[in-house]
Amino acid sequence: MNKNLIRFESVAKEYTLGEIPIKALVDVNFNIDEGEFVVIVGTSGAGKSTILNILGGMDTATSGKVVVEDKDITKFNEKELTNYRGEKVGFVFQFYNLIPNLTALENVEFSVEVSKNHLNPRDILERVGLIDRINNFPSQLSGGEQQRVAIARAIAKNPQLLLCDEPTGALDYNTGKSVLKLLEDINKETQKTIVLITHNLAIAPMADKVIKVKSGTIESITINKTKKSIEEIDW
Ligand SMILES: Nc1ncnc2c1ncn2[C@@H]1O[C@H](COP(=O)(O)OP(=O)(O)OP(=O)(O)O)[C@@H](O)[C@H]1O
Repeated sequence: MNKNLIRFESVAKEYTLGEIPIKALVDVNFNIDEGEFVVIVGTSGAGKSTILNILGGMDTATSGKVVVEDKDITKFNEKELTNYRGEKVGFVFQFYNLIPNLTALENVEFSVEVSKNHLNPRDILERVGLIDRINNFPSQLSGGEQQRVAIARAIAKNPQLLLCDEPTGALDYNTGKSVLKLLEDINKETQKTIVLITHNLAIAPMADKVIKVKSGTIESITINKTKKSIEEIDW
């Protein structure tokens, strides 16, 4: 059995918009083991990004515990949170968020500057199939290529945890599938824990664990005993 990496215990998140409180998360509980590929699904506004942002140390829970490697990150001070975000977590966003005036290689090099255990940026860009494009700027790359740079940037830090928020949301069907294949391969090769948000339930069979979120609560948690490769899934 794999070791537990993440525990959400009775996590709630409330935002206030003016006078009006918005309960984004209510009593959210789940576990994620080391090396798991986890898909979080749910409709728009269900609370998926809120979960990911809290897990990534970019937002804080209103109450409850968020335990990562036996440490409750809700108790972290600013410095501990900065270290956590810098060392332990890699982020991949829907719109890539590359720095436009840096080349692909420079984007990856820039992100590893703050991390101690980082991997060689050039090797990682080669791994994601972009060795011929390392001196190109983001504007010279297709959406799929930019997302590969963003994935390279996230994994070059050698984080324990890779968090992906709708990574294929801006890509066409085949390009999106190839990005999911890359994430699947990285999970297999490096045993890195991956948590991926989507509203596309069709990709759920590629996950070890599927967490369904609805109106700020967990609707269900399913473990796929036999998962499918993204190549076997169509939608
Ligand atoms: N900073 C904020 N201030 C106020 N309300 C917020 C804030 N962030 C999120 N919310 C609210 O919290 C709820 C959950 O939002 P969240 O972004 O987590 O949903 P989601 O499932 O990721 O949706 P989507 O698929 O559209 O990105 C929504 O009602 C949203 O409007």
